[in-house]
Amino acid sequence: MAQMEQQLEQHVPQMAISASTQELAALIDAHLGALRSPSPAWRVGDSPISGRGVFAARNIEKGEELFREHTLLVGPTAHRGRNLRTCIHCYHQPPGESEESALCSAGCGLPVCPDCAPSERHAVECQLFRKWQPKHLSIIEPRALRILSVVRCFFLSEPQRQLLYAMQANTDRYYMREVQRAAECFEHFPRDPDMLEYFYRTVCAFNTNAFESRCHIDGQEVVTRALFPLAGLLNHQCTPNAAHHFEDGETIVVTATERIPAGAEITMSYTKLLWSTLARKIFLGMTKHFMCQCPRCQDPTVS
Ligand SMILES: C[S@@+](CC[C@H](N)C(=O)[O-])C[C@H]1O[C@@H](n2cnc3c(N)ncnc32)[C@H](O)[C@@H]1O
Repeated sequence: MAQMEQQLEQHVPQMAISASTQELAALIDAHLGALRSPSPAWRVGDSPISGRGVFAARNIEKGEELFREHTLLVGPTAHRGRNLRTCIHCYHQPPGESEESALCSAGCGLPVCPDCAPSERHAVECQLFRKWQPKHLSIIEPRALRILSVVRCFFLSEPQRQLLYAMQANTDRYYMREVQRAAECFEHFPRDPDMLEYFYRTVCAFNTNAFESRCHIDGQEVVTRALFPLAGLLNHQCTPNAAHHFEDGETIVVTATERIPAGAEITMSYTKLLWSTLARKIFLGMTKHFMCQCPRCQDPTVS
């Protein structure tokens, strides 16, 4: 543990962020679109905890909904051992039993239901995956499926790309493995360094900010990994004042769990609150690259 603390103090590996806090706030407003309240209870600002954060713009009551947000990027987690037979667009189960019967008949290697297969949304992703020539067309390949959430950065508009580049992106030498593992599943995965760099940045942004969003569709638990730029700005505290839930696989709702005075930072917990201090420290150090210095972590009498 002492060694991990020392390493984290010496080097916090992060990619450069080009946008100022003000520019980030403007990009988030544009991203929220119609979901942005005309007088939000929050504002984006520089945080004494770390980097940028979200602050109460007025007194907020316990239980108040702070904001809801649609995802910027989302895709299946595709963990091995999970049911991969889920449509990549609507998350319903395609008919049939086998993995092969769930795959797009055009040969992109992605599971898709009969309703979504002819959609415009699917056409662009299908075309891209077919161009790369998937090696496996009778099974759902988890490595190729998992990279979908990352590859969707390809279809972002210019302001959305700017927003992605304004998000914190911690680096880790293992993160590039996700792109390399996906590349092994295709005959012609892109080799262009700029494209690979863009994918790598997106993987880093996912690993720094993403939520595992869970919902139930057709009686099955659907787990996606999703990037929410505003919710992702919330810094961690082990005694947080806000919590989140998902309305569907693609919308997050953040609510105050206690009264938050105007000006205070709005925080959430990245760990399970009932975990011990040691378990929280190890998890945060290994996955988020920081040592929590919150009052609960500093107090030797509580865990
Ligand atoms: C999801 S981002 C939070 C937003 C981030 N502050 C920003 O400027 O974009 C997670 C990162 O914020 C930093 N962070 C969040 N909570 C922290 C805390 N309690 N102590 C130290 N760093 C924290 C860590 O660098 C972590 O990897």
